[in-house]
Amino acid sequence: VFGKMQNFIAVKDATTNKTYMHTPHISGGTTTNPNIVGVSTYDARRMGETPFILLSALFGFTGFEVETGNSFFADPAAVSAHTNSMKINDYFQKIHKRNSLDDKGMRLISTVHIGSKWNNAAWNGKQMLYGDGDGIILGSLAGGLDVAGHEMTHGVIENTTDLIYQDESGAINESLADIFGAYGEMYATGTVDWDMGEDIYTPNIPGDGGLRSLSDPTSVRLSTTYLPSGHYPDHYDDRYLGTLDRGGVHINSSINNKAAYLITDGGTHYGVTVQGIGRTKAEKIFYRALTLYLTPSSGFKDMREAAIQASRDLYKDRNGQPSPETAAVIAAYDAVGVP
Ligand SMILES: O=C(O)[C@H](CCc1ccccc1)CC1(C(=O)N[C@@H](Cc2c[nH]c3ccccc23)C(=O)O)CCCC1
Ligand SMILES: [Ca+2]
Ligand SMILES: [Zn+2]
Repeated sequence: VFGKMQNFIAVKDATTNKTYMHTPHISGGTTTNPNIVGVSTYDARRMGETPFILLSALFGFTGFEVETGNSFFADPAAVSAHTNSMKINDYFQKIHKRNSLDDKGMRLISTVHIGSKWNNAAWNGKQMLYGDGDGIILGSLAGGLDVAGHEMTHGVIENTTDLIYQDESGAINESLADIFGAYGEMYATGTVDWDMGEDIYTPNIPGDGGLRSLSDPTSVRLSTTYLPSGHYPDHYDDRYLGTLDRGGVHINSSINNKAAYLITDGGTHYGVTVQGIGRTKAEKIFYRALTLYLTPSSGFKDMREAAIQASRDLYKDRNGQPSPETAAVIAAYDAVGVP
C-alpha cells in the first residue's frame, strides 16, 4: 500500500497549525514549461461517509488535513492515494497529452478514511474519495492504483463527454473508467493485469482476482445473484435490464470491458476471433472515441461506431479495406454482440 516516497512538501497551515501534503507535481511538458499539477491529500477521519459526501458535494469540503500527530508518511492510505494520483496523472500526461483531469492542470485532490470501514470509493465531481474497506471484502481502497485510475477517469469523462450516469451511457461511462484504470495501472507497473481492484479485493485471500475482470467478466461472482445469468455479462444479449445500480452501470460495463480486452489482447469469443492490436494502439482509439465522438447519451452501438471511426482516423483503411486495427475493433464488438 505504501507508495515510494516522492518530492512531498509538508505544508503547515499557520492558522490551524496543521500539516497537510501538497506536491508541486511536475509531469509531462517540457523542462522550460513543465505542466505543474498540484496534488493534495486529506484525512476525513472522525467524519462519517454521508456527512462527508454531503459536505463535499455542497460546499466543496475536502476533509481534514492530515493531522500532525499521525503524520502523512505514517498513513499508508494517504501516501497511496497521493502517489497513485500522480502516477495516473503521468499516464494521461505522457500517453494522451492531457494536462490533469480537466486538461487545464487542475489540482488532484484525494481524501482518505471516508466513513467507517466504507467498502467503496468515489469521484464526487471535484475529487477522489476512498474508504478503508471492512478488511474482509475490501482493504483500504486507496491501495488500488486501478481504483485511482477509475475514479480519476470519471473526472476526465466529466470534463469531456460527461456520459449520463444511467443505463447504457452509464455503463459506457463505467467501462471507460475501468478501461483507463486498467491501462493506467499497466502503464505505471509495466505488467499486464485485467482485474479491477485486485490489490484491495478480499485482502485475506490471495490470488482471487478483483471486483471485476475485464478479460473474463463471468469469472467474478461478487454480488451477482440478482443478475439474469448469475454472473457479469460478456455479451450484449446478457445485459441487465433492471433498475438496480442505476440500470446496471457497474454490470453492463463488463460487455464493453470485454470488447476492450479483445481489441487489446485478442482472442476468440462466442466463435468470433479478434487479432489483438496491443495497448498502445487500443488506448489511443478509446481516448479519441471518448473525446471526439461520444456524446452524453451514447450507448453501446454509439460506442462501437465511435471506436470504429476513431480507429479509421488513426489507422487508415487501405484500398477500401479496414486496417488491422479497425478490423479488430469491428470483430470485438461483433464478438460481444453489439451490432
Ligand atoms: O466509482 C465508482 O463507479 C464506484 C462509486 C460507487 C458510489 C456511487 C455513488 C456514491 C458513492 C459511491 C466505486 C467503485 C465501484 O466499482 N464500486 C462498485 C462495486 C463495489 C464496490 N464495493 C463493493 C462491495 C460489495 C459489492 C460491490 C462493490 C459499486 O459501488 O457497486 C469503482 C472502482 C472500485 C469502487
Ligand atoms: Ca488491476
Ligand atoms: Zn465508476
